[in-house]
Amino acid sequence: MSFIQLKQLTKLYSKTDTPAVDKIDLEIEKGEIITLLGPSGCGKTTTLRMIAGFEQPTNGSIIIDSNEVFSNRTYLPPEKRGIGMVFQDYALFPHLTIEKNVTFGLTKWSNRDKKDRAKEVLELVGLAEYGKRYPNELSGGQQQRVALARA
Ligand SMILES: Nc1ncnc2c1ncn2[C@@H]1O[C@H](COP(=O)(O)OP(=O)(O)OP(=O)(O)O)[C@@H](O)[C@H]1O
Repeated sequence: MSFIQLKQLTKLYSKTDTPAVDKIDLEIEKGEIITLLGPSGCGKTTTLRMIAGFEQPTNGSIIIDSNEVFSNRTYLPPEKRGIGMVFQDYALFPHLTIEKNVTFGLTKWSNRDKKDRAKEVLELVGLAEYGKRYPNELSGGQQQRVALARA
């Protein structure tokens, strides 16, 4: 079975509008890298947000790693889906340092482990020296790399 499966996934933001996403069927294998391509406003972000759990589909179902995470009888919240997402506007917390931003989700980790992990992932994106800075002290591209490190 595919790692991610979308079945007839549909999103209407309002009943009168044309659907933002209209009965999408998609299967993605584990380790597969795919791109959603299409004109602005065609529903790419909406599809990703539904997979991550930030947007409630109107219809259809989503299966991740053999678990149904959304259907007309199931809803699993985002934090239980194991999906990382880099938002279009980076969505860093402006009041937290870069280090605290990347370790935000590691609620059960010790401070020592969080520091080590932050160092590791910031090195991966070439920002090892930036842990103590705040998001507004970084360029757009650097902020996007922080968002990647956090994901
Ligand atoms: N919160 C919302 N309320 C109402 N309509 C929305 C909302 N978010 C998106 N839409 C509409 O749904 C459609 C799909 O939007 P979506 O953001 O998924 O497009 P996209 O393919 O990611 O676009 P882009 O490439 O421009 O980022 C668009 O017509 C958009 O205006």
